[in-house]
Amino acid sequence: MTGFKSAAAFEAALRILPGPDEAARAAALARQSVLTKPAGSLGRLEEIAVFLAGWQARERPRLDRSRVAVFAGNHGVAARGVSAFPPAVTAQMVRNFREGGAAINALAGAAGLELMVVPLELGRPTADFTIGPAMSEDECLVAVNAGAAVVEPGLDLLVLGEMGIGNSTSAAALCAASFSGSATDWVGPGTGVHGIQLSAKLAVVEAGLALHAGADAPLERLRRLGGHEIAALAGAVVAARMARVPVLLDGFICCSAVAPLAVTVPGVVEHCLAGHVSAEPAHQRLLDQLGLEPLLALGMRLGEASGAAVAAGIVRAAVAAHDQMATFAEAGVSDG
Ligand SMILES: Cc1cc2ncn([C@H]3O[C@H](COP(=O)(O)O)[C@@H](O)[C@H]3O)c2cc1C
Ligand SMILES: O=C(O)c1cccnc1
Repeated sequence: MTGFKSAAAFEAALRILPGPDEAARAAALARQSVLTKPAGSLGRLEEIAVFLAGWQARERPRLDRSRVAVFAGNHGVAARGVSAFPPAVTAQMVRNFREGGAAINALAGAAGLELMVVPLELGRPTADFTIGPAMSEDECLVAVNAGAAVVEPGLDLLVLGEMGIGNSTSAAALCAASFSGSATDWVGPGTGVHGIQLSAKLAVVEAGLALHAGADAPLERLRRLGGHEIAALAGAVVAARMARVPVLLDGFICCSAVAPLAVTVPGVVEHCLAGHVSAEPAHQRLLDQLGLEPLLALGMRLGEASGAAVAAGIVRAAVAAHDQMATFAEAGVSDG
């Protein structure tokens, strides 16, 4: 996608989001009702097939052109000791993604998905959001457009993920600012912080909330409390919607990118599936706010699109059943 010319263009897009193709949805629903099984017996697999049919605008959805995009960025607040790992790990993991050694390489491979890694300004972390906005308006728009750029019209599914040491702090701040609740409701261990470090993380989120209170426009909130990779995720979700590309979201940090948008436009995630609920305690709360039901609950808490990539296997199963099953008439099975 060419992207958004300005913050105003992004916010204007949020007001005119397209819906699914209702005729394709209806045709898929009708097909489900004549496949050789009791009505509804494939449970959510049926819903997933109908969901994809609507967004892909075809009665029989497919997953031939599916892509995982992992955005990476660094965070100024990492210097405050909010992560169990140093910021250098972000770039080190990007190298690992490129060399094929990360969890997402194995899981994307297992799910038959192409992996795209998009590092954003790794040498230039965001500013510490306890002192000022994380990004300038330009930086934020560049990041949003880097996200939009992974969306090609005709993609069958876009699987999203992130890498960025310190970004679970940004994610908690975005959620607390966007929805009700205090920092304690949204801050969790991330890579595994506890004790004094967890208290520092809480204090950082509280300071960010106090400093940026009142900035409630979606992009402005992303700019002040988010990060390059988080803004890119938001750009990818909105660009995918405009191109009617269905999206599979990953864990807490990935989903936090849409929190500021969902406050203004609750239906912004209608083209999204939640791949899983992660072990980060606030993820379930966030999914509740977004009105998304996760496909899996495997106790994963990694990020990198790893949970979403596993869930892509479920989506593939839904598509296979919908496409390959015989109808009652074709198979000569009595339909009751
Ligand atoms: C080796 C390694 C690989 C990762 N892959 C994803 N994350 C995850 O951990 C980070 C968020 O946690 P926090 O806010 O505590 O830093 C993000 O990069 C997220 O993607 C990783 C973290 C590490 C250390
Ligand atoms: O929910 C996630 O995706 C997550 C949780 C902890 C650390 N990194 C990612």
